[in-house]
Amino acid sequence: MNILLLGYGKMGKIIGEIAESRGHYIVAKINIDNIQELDSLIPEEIDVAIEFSQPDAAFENISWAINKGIPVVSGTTGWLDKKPAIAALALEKNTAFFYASNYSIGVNVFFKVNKFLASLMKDQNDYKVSLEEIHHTEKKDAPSGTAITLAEGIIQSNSNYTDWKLSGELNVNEHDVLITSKRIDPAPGTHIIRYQSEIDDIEISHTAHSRKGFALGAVLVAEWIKDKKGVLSMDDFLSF
Ligand SMILES: NC(=O)C1=CN([C@@H]2O[C@H](COP(=O)(O)OP(=O)(O)OC[C@H]3O[C@@H](n4cnc5c(N)ncnc54)[C@H](O)[C@@H]3O)[C@@H](O)[C@H]2O)C=CC1
Ligand SMILES: O=C(O)C1=N[C@H](C(=O)O)C[C@H](O)C1
Repeated sequence: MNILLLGYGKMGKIIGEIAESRGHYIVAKINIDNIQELDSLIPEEIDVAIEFSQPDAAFENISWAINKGIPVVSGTTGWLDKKPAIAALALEKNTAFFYASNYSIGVNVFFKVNKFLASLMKDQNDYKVSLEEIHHTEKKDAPSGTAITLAEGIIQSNSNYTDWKLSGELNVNEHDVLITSKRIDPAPGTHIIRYQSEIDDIEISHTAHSRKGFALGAVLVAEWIKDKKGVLSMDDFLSF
């Protein structure tokens, strides 16, 4: 498969290595300083673009690829207010757009466990939920995209919660899921959910030991999406 890497930082580099080790060819490795290389690419020769850049670049990168009819697998966080426009564009251009805030299989199992626990806690009114995420100091966005997905999972599964807020924000109320973001090197990504009461605490966590799980997941999705169309997510890809 011919893969275009849109964003060639920490994630782009590992994705490139894993893709090559699985027999794929990297057509180009695009960063902010060589973005003009896009003009010389032949879209028909690209099977899929994998986009891990940064919040302020994602929309433009993804739009470029979708406008050329190239399927996109995107993992960039912190730009999702513009995702509906990308979804509409993918449908208009009859190509595929896949987004996940986290491509690690372990985190996607954790997403399910989080929703199950949230539904169990619906009538346990003595407990208060909170969420903590820990990442390396180069991370540009807070809270992490994964923490937002976890908070949304709690809100969907437990009607006591209606919104999420970053701790320290004003106007926090009892129906908010509070998220604390910590930046500590070299943390690749840790997420902790706590239900705390006067009597005891319940805690579940996921700790990534490296970026390998995120990168492998993105390559597996790229292999899967090749001949698909439409707006897709991990719920379509995973069988659980
Ligand atoms: N969904 C997931 O599973 C995961 C998502 N991420 C997200 O992926 C994104 C990238 O993460 P890292 O690789 O760690 O960041 P990074 O900062 O190491 O790399 C980002 C790269 O994007 C490049 N870039 C900036 N502007 C660009 C533009 N206009 N066009 C193309 N490239 C451009 C930069 O030059 C940089 O090399 C972040 O938003 C992060 O939160 C990270 C890990 C897993
Ligand atoms: O920036 C990162 O590093 C990560 N970003 C994603 C997020 O914001 O959830 C996924 C992972 O936790 C690593």
